[in-house]
Amino acid sequence: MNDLVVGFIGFGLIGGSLAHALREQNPKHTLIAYYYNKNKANTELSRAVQDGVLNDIVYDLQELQECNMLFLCAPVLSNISYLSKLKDVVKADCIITDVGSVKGNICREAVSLGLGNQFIGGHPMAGSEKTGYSNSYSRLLENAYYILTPTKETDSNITEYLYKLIKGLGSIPVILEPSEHDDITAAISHVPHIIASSLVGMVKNTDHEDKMKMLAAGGFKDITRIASSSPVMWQNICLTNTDSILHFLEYYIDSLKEITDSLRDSKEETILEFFQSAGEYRDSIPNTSAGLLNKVFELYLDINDEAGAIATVATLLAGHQLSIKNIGIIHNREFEEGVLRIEFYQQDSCNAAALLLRQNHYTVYER
Ligand SMILES: NC(=O)C1=CN([C@@H]2O[C@H](COP(=O)(O)OP(=O)(O)OC[C@H]3O[C@@H](n4cnc5c(N)ncnc54)[C@H](O)[C@@H]3O)[C@@H](O)[C@H]2O)C=CC1
Ligand SMILES: O=C(O)C(=O)Cc1ccc(O)cc1
Repeated sequence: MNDLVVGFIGFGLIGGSLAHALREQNPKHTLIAYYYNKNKANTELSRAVQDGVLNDIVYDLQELQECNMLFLCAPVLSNISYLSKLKDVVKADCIITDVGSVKGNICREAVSLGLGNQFIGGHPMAGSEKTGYSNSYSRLLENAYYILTPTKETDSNITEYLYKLIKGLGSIPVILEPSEHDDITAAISHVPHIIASSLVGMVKNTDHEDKMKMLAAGGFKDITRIASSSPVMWQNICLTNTDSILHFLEYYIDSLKEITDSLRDSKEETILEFFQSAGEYRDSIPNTSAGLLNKVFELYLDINDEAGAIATVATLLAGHQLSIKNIGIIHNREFEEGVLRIEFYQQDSCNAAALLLRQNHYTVYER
């Protein structure tokens, strides 16, 4: 990709991760972040400049006029509101895109403002419950689906260009209609977030002696991890994808009523079938996004938080001629405390490494 001038409005977990990835792709890109409060120092943005990820921070939208590309990476409602402010600022050939979790409203707004030809919706299906630049890293986007939603008017060259750029950053671009995107994400992301938060609420409001909190571990923490996400971000998602969310939430409430009736009537077979069919479907979900297109041979490993721990593992594997393609600590929902992720070139090496590491008393997770 050519050297680009790229602007960011909103520079937290996702904006920061994109900037890291773009910076790694081409050190000559000029990356600028806009900050909306001139009177308040933003230590996170200053750190991004010190890290060499950002070239500059600007406090006036007018200073984004030289951008070839703009990423809107604030909460969804804020992203939408920036479009009208940018209309008279950006060049006619500046690509405007966003990373928000809802696509219908922002695509409609771009078209109604006359920006439809230069706007394309975007949504990296990667992230975590953490927020802010300090938690961002380039590999957050790696092997993750990155949905693109062109408007009816988006220039096809722009769609093609962004598709290639996203692919170059290690994500897997997928093109969807905005409404299809919003239905899918309501079912697999937005409603599950509401459910996670309501589960936490159930325990919070009934745990009068804090015993539930003390004993809550394992399953409860897994299923509710996402309830720790940014409240503003989720408020914005609920206020913009309301119809799709209501549709799936009502379906879900009906299914809860059905299982409630089955319990009340002690319907043994129905209860068994409820768990069996969910388990079978859950097990059929691909483990990694990359599984479909570009298979990843990886395993995850608990290691002690001490100097030399990674080197010890690498030496053990090298001693058995097992070549590592990639190695590094990751932090995400599934492994809250962080684990070592090791990627291999082939499935055979990955299997052999898992066996070897287990023989050496490491806890290995394969996904
Ligand atoms: N967190 C996640 O896992 C994912 C989030 N998204 C979407 O990405 C967007 C950003 O989310 P995160 O990076 O996770 O949140 P974040 O909280 O880490 O970052 C948001 C940034 O936007 C800034 N901001 C807030 N209001 C603003 C305004 N009015 N003007 C300018 N900047 C403003 C904040 O200061 C912060 O730096 C959201 O639209 C969200 O729906 C998309 C995929 C995954
Ligand atoms: O909800 C999820 O599944 C996540 O793990 C993180 C996430 C949050 C919001 C998004 O729009 C996309 C991904």
